[in-house]
Amino acid sequence: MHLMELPREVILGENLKDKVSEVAKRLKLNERALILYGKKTKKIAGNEVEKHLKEDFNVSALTIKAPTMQEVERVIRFIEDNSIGWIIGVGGGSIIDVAKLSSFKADIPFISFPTTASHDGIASANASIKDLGAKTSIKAKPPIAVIVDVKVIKTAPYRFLAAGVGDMISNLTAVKDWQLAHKLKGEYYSEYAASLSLMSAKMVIKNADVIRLGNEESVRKVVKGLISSSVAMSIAGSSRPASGAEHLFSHALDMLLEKPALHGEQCGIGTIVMAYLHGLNWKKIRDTLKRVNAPTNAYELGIEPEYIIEALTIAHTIRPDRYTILGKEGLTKEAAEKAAKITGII
Ligand SMILES: NC(=O)C1=CN([C@@H]2O[C@H](COP(=O)(O)OP(=O)(O)OC[C@H]3O[C@@H](n4cnc5c(N)ncnc54)[C@H](OP(=O)(O)O)[C@@H]3O)[C@@H](O)[C@H]2O)C=CC1
Ligand SMILES: O=C(CO)COP(=O)(O)O
Ligand SMILES: [Zn+2]
Repeated sequence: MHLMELPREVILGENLKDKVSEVAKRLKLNERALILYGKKTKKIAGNEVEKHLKEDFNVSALTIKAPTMQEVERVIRFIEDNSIGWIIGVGGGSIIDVAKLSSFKADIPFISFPTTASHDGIASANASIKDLGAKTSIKAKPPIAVIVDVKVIKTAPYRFLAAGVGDMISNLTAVKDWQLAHKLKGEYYSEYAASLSLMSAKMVIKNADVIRLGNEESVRKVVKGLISSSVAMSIAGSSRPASGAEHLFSHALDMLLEKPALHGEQCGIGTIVMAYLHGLNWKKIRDTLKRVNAPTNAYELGIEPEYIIEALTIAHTIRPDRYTILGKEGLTKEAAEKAAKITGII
């Protein structure tokens, strides 16, 4: 049996901070709500969403520090102690992932209210949580509703939108890795999920010049692509269609660095080098990232080249059960350096 769970409502529009009650009532969510936000996203949208929600619901709030199991457990305790009926996560990927996993574990619904278009976890069923030093995607449930306020997302620094492009262009190498694992290891493969995921990547390549403008149309294009990518993961039942070796590279950087760059920025650079290893047209990928002003090398990422090499050599150890172009042994230091230099990422 293969279970595909998807959001019941996806709402994309302008000025939606006062529309959450309407959605929650339509979905018959109970009276006790919990809002999760980060320190910044509280000010960006959280406070206002909370204020409007309080007109109709009994609302508690928690400020989340990081996407860790410790934070997930803190939220679950709060849910149990206060008989919370549903959660809304207002923030970037980190906040949404904490809302996703804690609501899943507590068996209550959650609404996703993204403040950035920087990642495809907006509507997905899996949560990436930092656990024991490495981040791994944990199976959860998709949001019952996704409310995307284009105005909120447009106020985020442009860098986040470019990161969203990086997270989607990743799908090119992620699908290649998936096909490899299917052929070599007999892993389950869904042609439908793979095609949907590739569609998002192709869409950003085609629309790079519109996206770079950073206007409302750009935001809408990126958000729709991210949602398709999320849905592809839900159909596959894992992050396989959107996370391959390029994501392992990004996860490795997150492990090595105190202050990593944005997830989507790191994944974009990972895609350039993994595309080279796969024999794909890596120059076209780099060109797309350049066109949207996303970083394409260590310098632009603000990361020392030595960490890039180290991340490339340890990436295969992050999630050994996910077979990729890096194989079981991974890259030697020499091979990593060669690939990084040829593709210009260092
Ligand atoms: N589950 C899934 O399928 C997926 C999960 N992910 C995960 O998502 C995370 C990355 O998400 P990402 O959004 O890039 O980063 P974060 O959620 O970590 O946010 C990065 C920073 O940006 C701030 N921020 C959020 N919104 C805005 C805004 N509108 N304007 C200014 N600053 C803002 C955050 O504030 P604050 O401090 O308030 O939070 C935070 O300080 C990673 O943990 C990654 O693993 C990525 C892809 C898919
Ligand atoms: O970031 C993701 C997809 O873009 C989720 O992938 P992971 O399963 O590698 O955390
Ligand atoms: Zn990602």
